[in-house]
Amino acid sequence: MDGFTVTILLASFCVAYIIMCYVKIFKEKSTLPPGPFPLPLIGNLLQIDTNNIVTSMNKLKDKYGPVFTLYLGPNPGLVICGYKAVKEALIDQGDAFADRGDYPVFLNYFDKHDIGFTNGEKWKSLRRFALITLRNFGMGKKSIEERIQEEASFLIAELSKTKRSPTDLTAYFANTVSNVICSIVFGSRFDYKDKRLMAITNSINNNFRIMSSMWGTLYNMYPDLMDYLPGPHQRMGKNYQDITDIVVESIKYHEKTLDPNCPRDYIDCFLIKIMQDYGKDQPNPVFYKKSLLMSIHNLLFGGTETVSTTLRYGTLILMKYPEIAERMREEIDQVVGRNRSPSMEDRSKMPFTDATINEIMRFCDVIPLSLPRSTSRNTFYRGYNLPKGIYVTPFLTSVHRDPTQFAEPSKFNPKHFLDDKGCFKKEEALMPFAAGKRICPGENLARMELFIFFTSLLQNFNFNPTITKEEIKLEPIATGLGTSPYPYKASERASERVSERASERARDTQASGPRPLPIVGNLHQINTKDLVKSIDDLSKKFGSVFTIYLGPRPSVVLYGYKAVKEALVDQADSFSGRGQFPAVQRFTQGNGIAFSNGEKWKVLRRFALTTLRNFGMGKKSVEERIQEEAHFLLKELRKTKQIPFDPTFFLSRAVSNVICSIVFGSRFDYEDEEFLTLLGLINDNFQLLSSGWGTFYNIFPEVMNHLPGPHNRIFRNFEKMKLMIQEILKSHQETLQPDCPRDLIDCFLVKMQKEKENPVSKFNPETLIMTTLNLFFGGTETVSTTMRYGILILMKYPDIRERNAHLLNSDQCLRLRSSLDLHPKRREPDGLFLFGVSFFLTLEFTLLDTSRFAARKKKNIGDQSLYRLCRMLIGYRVFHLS
Ligand code: HEM
Repeated sequence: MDGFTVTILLASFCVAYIIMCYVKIFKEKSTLPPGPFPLPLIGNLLQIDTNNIVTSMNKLKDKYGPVFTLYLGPNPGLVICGYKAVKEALIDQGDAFADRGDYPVFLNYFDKHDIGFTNGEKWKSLRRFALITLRNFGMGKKSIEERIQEEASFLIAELSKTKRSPTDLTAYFANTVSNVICSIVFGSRFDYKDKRLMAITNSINNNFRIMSSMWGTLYNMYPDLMDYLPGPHQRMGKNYQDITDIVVESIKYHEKTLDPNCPRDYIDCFLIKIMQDYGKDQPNPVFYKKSLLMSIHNLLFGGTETVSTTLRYGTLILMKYPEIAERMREEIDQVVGRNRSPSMEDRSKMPFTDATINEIMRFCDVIPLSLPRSTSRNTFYRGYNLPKGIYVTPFLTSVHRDPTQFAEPSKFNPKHFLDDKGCFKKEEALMPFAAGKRICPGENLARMELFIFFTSLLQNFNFNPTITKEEIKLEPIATGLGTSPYPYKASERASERVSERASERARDTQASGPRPLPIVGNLHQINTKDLVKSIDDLSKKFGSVFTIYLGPRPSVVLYGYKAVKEALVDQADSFSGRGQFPAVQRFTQGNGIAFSNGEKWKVLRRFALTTLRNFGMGKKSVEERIQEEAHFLLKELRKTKQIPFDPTFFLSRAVSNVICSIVFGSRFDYEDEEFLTLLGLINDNFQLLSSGWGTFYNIFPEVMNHLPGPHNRIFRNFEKMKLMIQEILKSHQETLQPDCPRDLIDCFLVKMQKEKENPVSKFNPETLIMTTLNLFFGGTETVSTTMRYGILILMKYPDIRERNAHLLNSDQCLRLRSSLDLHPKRREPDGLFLFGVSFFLTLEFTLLDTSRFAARKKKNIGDQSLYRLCRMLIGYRVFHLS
């Protein structure tokens, strides 16, 4: 065949194909609603702006009316516009319009194994299961409300750290919102710095952006072609896979640790369902691993980007209209006040806030074209016979901007949701979650999150734009699957609002106190060298509960037994959080027992208590260890013979060895270099933290970070300690026998091993190092300082010492000694033993006194006073043991 013939044949083939296409188009169009005339293959591509599909749809709606046909690619689809037409389809004929239309950006990955992109019985079962399980885990109930409130407080703490610097809020909101759904799916939230959370939110955000751009729209129209073309859409698969890796790991961990009688989360419930269905002869199984994985993808995607985009867009709107934000704030102040978190109960008393949040949802229009539907059977709709399976786009923007439903549809106006009396007015035409059989199953959760997050943010912050409010653009930067606002940065004026709040709170609660000055607070009214005396004086004037400002930060002081008991004992839960302690937190980063909060603290503390108890704390075994150590101490002391000595390291070595034997498995020799270095570092840090440098660091961390001074040594010391502990951990790891843990470190390593696949485990190398340091630090310096102080007291009051010595032979003491297994026969000949025991006895008295004192201060004035207290206790020079 020559070239000419081939050309003729090809041309004839093309002409025949085009004719066939046109015949098909004419046939289809004769039965379908009107619409722009399509071209073969590309359909109406030339009539739409792929980067802003919403604008194109609006133009077509104006030309063709509320129901028109559009060819997105070679096949026709129906676009339904305006409240009436959408309602008639999705609600009045709910069953006929309940199927999902093809949507390749999701479908090609989920492959009909998920809730969102399957149809028929499988969809019904997966959706029913999701709804029941979400409800069982608290959706729409008090329990999830508390989870959201807790997450809001984490968000506020994170945002407070940005300190007025212009910040992109995207990641903050995404992490917060994602954590809510993560805690239902995985059983617990992630730390904001957790790589897995970052991977989940980054991948979702990235995919949402691609899907909302021209690339997503083109991919949905020509998936087969786009698979071969370069472009950002190629990243979608990799983003999905990153999430899959995390979810698969978590599923594996859940499988290993599953207790079918006690499901912890969504994954557990699904696994139980898989087990129940196992072995049943089902032609179309619903519950299997892949449907679990893909359903989780749906929940994470649906539960993250939608709510966080609404928060981000809403915050931009409120910066453009600060007067609206201010009115919301007034309502929040009136109903919620500034001392507690907003709750869903408040919503009915806050019509303006409620209306504004609804108006934000209407205006932002986060999913403008909903997700595509298709007809589940041949359907008669608005005079047209629609075939089964025709693609349907409910154009939600046209509902939200419907002039028959909203007075000023293109303006942001909370009055759209308020009646004449200023009461909240529900509008059926608000459909951000779509409507009918396939309505978003996360609606209740999303509404709860939006109310609590928005109100908590406004209660705490004043966001400021980096440009003038007139310059803020509210129209979206792109529309496709989603609507994205222009990127922006905001700076918060938290400190003003928070200090304003604190002084108002002080006024509200009558917790008065000396009037603070800006920045320095009450520092000028306090003798930093004798904080305790200053507090004593202030309590005479302001009573048992008052506020002092250590720098810009207010602290409520609880003075006296009653006030302290009411807080620490009667309201133990509310007062169980750890206050800010920047000098230590910079190093611990919220790891370890002593400086973590929330779930992490609870888990680590429970573990430490159980393990300490298993290793003898409060039991005979550790008592024997203490006796043995007392023996070593006395031996050491005896060597000093009349020569004046500083007891500091004698005592700290003895005391530290007790905790070392539990944590590290054995005591150190008193001359061990490593041991002495560790104790030296602890002691140095204790002194630095108790000095003016430590105090100033805690009050003005940002400033002190840039200043030279001894306080910088605190962090160098911590780093050195960390390196030493790491070495100890390494040797433990090398000799670990999981069946026979020798000490707390071994137990921790075993726990880490067991929870290796748990994505939200609290047991990791960082928490191990910090927990070890916490116990070492806590178990050394406190007890040894008390003892050192005790000796000083005994030297001042020799009569008490004598009485104690006397007491040692009294009946009561003999009983005590026998309980301590200190038989008089074992008394040391030179009286040193007697001294040791008497000073251990006296210790009880001293310890009580100081711990009462410490407890009184701990919650009062932050941890500052502990510094001062400790500072007073240390530094006594030289003892002379005669
Ligand atoms: C402001 C927040 C949200 C908006 C605007 C939103 C919007 C939507 C829309 C428009 C649909 C399509 C419904 C339809 O086909 O008619 C949808 C479906 C879905 N959404 Fe949401 N959603 C939000 C929050 C959530 C949350 C928090 C979750 C997770 C619990 C979630 C999970 C889902 C799922 C799984 C589907 C598929 C349902 C199905 O096909 O049966 N969404 N969402």
